[in-house]
Amino acid sequence: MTILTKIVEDKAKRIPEWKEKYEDLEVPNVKRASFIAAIKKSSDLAIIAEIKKASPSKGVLSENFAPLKIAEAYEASQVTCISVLTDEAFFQGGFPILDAVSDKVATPLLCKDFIIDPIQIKMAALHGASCILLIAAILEKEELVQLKNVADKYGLDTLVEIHNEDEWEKIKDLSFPLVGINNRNLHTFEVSLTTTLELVDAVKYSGALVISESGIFTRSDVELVAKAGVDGLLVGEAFMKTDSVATLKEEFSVRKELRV
Ligand SMILES: O=C(O)c1ccccc1NCC(=O)[C@H](O)[C@H](O)COP(=O)(O)O
Repeated sequence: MTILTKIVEDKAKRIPEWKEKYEDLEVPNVKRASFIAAIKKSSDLAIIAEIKKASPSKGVLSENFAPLKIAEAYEASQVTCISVLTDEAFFQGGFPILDAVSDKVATPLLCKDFIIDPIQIKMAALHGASCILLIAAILEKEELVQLKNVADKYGLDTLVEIHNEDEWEKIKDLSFPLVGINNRNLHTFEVSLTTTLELVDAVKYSGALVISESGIFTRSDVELVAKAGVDGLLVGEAFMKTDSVATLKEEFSVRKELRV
């Protein structure tokens, strides 16, 4: 059994508890900062900077984890959007972190989790997210459609994530406006930027905005995926381990014109 399967099993076990806690709550009709609009509006390639204490592949990334300080540093450096890991069991994240970050910053927030049930989307909305992640590797096509509709209902954008040709085939006729190509194989943890290079043309041709996710550590990594044509980057570990968010943000900033 892979970690991804274990993560999904853990989510399935927790759904009843979450339904009991959140099902009767009303999602207030608040105006959310638009995640997709921020990516479109950025004159540079969009940078989605992640708040992630730990991961299954790398263990603890930040010993003195201070999510609010990280969020403030991201906002001060003018990253385009922030991704907040809300999974507790495998990433040491949580919805209270998303909640606190959303109180602190105005930058649009992605609820980065392994969503398998509509109640998790309601939780994202209640805790201040602007966008949710749907992972094609763990969802059937019909589930992707159903969950995207739930996100729409709450006024949330959706980032749908693929890693290979089969997953692209699964989603390609669903008109998702924002597609992430994850360079990490979530079963084996193997990371290669070639994944982005292989899938970007097909995704771009569909008219979607494309984000390259995972395994971006250097300016030359950024230039490689930028030249391939992506609209943005999702970066976790490199930001979590840097001594200076501002310096790394500068190093990773490239004009959109660099795209093909
Ligand atoms: O990061 C992991 O080890 C991991 C394992 C299993 C499922 C998902 C995982 N990570 C989620 C992500 O895709 C990353 O947090 C995100 O793209 C940033 O990646 P990186 O810049 O390499 O930290």
